[in-house]
Amino acid sequence: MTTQDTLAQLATGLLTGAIKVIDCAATLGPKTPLLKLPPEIADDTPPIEIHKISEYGDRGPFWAWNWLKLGEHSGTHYDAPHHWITGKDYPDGAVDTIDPQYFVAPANVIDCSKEAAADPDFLLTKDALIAWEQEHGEIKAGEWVLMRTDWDQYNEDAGTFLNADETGPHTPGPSVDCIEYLMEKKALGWGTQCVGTDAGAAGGFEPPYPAHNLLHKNNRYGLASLTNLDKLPPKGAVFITAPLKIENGTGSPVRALALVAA
Ligand SMILES: O=C(O)C(=O)c1ccccc1S
Ligand SMILES: [Mn+2]
Repeated sequence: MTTQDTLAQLATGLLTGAIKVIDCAATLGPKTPLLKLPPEIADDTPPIEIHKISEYGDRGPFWAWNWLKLGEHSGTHYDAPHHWITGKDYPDGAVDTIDPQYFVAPANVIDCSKEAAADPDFLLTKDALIAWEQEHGEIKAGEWVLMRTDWDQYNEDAGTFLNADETGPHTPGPSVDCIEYLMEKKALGWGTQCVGTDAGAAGGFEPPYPAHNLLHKNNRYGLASLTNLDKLPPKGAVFITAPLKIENGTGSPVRALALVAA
């Protein structure tokens, strides 16, 4: 079978429904939960605003359109290497310079939904990844690794989604050795269903925010606030994540999509 035949089979599968497209992005709007950092060290992304220019009225009789006030790291979004100091010098480290070949890739989905339900500070470790590989197959170079926690169930309530108390945010994520292992495996990147790619407590890890630090140090990518990972198989989904081509952008909201066998 030629590569052209493979593409034709993909097209047929999409048209017949034999290949389903799963929406893995949350709706983006003023209610979208956004990261809250300690005010003593950082400014935050301002809330999303959607402003109507016209809606078939006197300021635009036949058309409707809006303008947006929108941070790069809002909602379901893509983290580029330029987002972190460890990735600041890559010439292909901004969303407008990343090779688009990387915007479509296979995905490994690690189901941590039960562990996250039991412990909001749950961390996925290297040992757990190795155990997963023994059951589902090796994580290969160029593939996404996505942590399923079903945290998207809290998307409608920022308080629950961010889950912070006087000790800080409590949301699941990767351990340091988890990301170190993925970089050894030359994974394409790491994705989560929480507000960021790191665990809520990651500011106190060494290095701080290890997912950001190590992914972007290796010129690799992050995805945050993904939805519907419960609809994806452990292996076999093809993930489509093309960020907006923002000039020298550090990230972008992204309509993440997964192609899966029906
Ligand atoms: O990239 C993000 O959206 C994110 O999660 C983040 C951004 C800036 C500082 C810390 C973090 S943890
Ligand atoms: Mn981000």
